[in-house]
Amino acid sequence: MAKPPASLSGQDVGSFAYLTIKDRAPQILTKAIDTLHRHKSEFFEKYGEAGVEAEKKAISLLSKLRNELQTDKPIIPLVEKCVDTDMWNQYLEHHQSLLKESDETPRWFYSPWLLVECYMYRRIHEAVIQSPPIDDFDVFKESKTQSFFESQESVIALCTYLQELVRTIEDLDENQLKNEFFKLLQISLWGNKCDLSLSAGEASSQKTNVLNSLQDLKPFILVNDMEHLWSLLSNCKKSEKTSIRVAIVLDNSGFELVTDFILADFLLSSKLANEIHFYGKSIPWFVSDTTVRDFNWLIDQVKCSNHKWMSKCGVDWENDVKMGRWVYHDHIFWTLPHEYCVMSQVAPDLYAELQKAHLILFKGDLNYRKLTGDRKWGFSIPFHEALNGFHPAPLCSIRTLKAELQVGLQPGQAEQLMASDPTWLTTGKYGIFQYDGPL
Ligand SMILES: O=P(O)(O)OC[C@H]1O[C@](O)(CO)[C@@H](O)[C@@H]1O
Ligand SMILES: [Mn+2]
Repeated sequence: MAKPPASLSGQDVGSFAYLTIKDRAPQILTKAIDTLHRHKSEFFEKYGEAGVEAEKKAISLLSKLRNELQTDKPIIPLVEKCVDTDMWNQYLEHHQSLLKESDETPRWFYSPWLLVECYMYRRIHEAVIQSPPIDDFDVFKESKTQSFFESQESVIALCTYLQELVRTIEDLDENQLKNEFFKLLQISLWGNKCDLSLSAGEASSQKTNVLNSLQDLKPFILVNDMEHLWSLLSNCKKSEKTSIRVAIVLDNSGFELVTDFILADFLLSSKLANEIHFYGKSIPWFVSDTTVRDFNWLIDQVKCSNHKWMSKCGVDWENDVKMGRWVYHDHIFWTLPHEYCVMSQVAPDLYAELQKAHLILFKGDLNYRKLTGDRKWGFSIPFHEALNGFHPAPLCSIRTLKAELQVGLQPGQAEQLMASDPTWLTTGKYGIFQYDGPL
């Protein structure tokens, strides 16, 4: 097989990768510092003077990190011993060894964008865990809860819609069921517009009822493989398999996670699946990504709502977890910088777990970057080729575009988009359902 193309990187001045490292990353660090500041009295109340000292320490480590980034310093190894520290440091060494000839060292604006961006979030985590007793503080928690509360109206609308649908689901014919499936897939797609790292942690929520906008948003779906997903799951259902397992590799908490829960609930209620396995992050990641705490917090919030149908959803979802129909997993691989084509070597246990699924849904942009290795692929090379050997089970990326990377387009499609909207790759305005697997 031909060598895959070069990685996206901050070396390309003016590229989205470059601008992310130059502008968005320092803003995210500044916001994290600010959040710690604002919680000073809370740390004091909880831990006394030790809490205030810890806050100072975490802030000084984050300021140092911001300075390293802004002055394009070498990427240094992690120091605090954790389950993933050796793997991180080995990966950094590996990158160093690739550069031996040229006398370079891995640096913020020089190394692959995927590596340095993941590294920044891993260093934020390091700064916090090096600062006990505030070492389990999530610097992004506030932004995540805010995005959820600001989307309340949409959440209520979706929960009400779902409850009504589930009540009459037995009466739907094949075609109606398929239409509902497509609707909820699209809700989950557009839910991905609301991530917080693109807006550098600024509010990003869903204020209008997205159900009413689906028709208008259709033209913005650039690759639409929803039919394949329907064929796959409805055939599983017809063959009366004892277990139909769908894996959802989660992205953002807040509104997007609600849309994923709505889809998961529908999959079970319609018997298109009978087990949903969710994969989340084990540390705070890319501002808004879902950790186990966010996962449980959200179910709790939905359950405690005053709104009848919203709270019914929360009760049902909590029960799905209790009964093992919904299973949450975390694995350190999701917060390593590796592309997914190396998962079978680096995390064979996770790969084996994913192989048990009949379908894997990968939510969001970062998952797409890792699926395709965050490389400068041509716009029309097949998705299968860009996956570079990563085929644990039939899979589908559900993603709005927020990075200069897209494969599997029709010849001429990218050129047309470029002419009509030069920002098409990076604003989250366009989306895809891109499937790879047997047809
Ligand atoms: O939450 P998502 O959809 O993975 O998006 C995160 C995206 O935000 C950005 O970090 C913006 O900086 C992209 O680089 C990244 O791919
Ligand atoms: Mn995200």
